[in-house]
Amino acid sequence: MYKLVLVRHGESEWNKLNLFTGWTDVDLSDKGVAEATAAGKLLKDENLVFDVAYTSYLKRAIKTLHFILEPMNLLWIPTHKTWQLNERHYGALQGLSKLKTAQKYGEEQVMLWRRSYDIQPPALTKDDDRFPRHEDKYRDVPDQLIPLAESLKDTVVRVEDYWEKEIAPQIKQGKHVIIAAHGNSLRALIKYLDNLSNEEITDLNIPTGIPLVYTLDEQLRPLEKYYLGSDQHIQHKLEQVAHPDNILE
Ligand SMILES: O=C(O)[C@H](O)COP(=O)(O)O
Repeated sequence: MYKLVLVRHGESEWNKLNLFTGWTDVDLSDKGVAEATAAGKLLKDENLVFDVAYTSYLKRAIKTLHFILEPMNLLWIPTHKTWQLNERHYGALQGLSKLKTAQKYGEEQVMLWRRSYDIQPPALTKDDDRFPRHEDKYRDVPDQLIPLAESLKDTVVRVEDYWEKEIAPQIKQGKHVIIAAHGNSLRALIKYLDNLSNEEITDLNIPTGIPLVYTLDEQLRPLEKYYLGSDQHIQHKLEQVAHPDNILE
């Protein structure tokens, strides 16, 4: 049996402003830093330890990992960063207000863009400043893999590929793994791990900064999974992700 921990980054500046983010490299908010630090303390209290960590190329996930590992005294462990764990690319929606987009196109359309399995949001054009090819950090990613927009289905392809080639072999060698990533790159991974249908995954939301602990069998099939923390707190945070415009804190 193996343990695996997944964590969505803490609240970002754009989560706070309720903007579509995707591959935009925004920072954590102060609350996001506090969430990540609290997650690290919770993991420490559970006596969980890690040998290796994985995260994306985006600073909100990288910093979340850092703030988790710090109270655990584990900043030294090998950390692998990959664009393949980046958030789903939100195309031309990136930078727009979720609320205003819903007012303009209707809530139903926005829910399709946010949660349907295979519908892509409106795509960028290649001359758009938001096209990742313009950023130095993606210089090693082949042209055909650089997205103009992604559905969750597209995100599953790159996340699954990285899981199979890089992460799963480490777990099978007995390494304790933590992955700090994003709402939709983790939904992609969970769809794959839990073998969820295209319909089942539409209802799955992931709260910011709450560790999700998996127990996996020898074939890396899930035996158990649970969030660390109080049920009430987790429920509140899940509501917040599902309906970002309705929550007043
Ligand atoms: O990229 C984003 O805007 C968020 O990180 C995830 O957003 P969603 O919950 O609207 O898919």
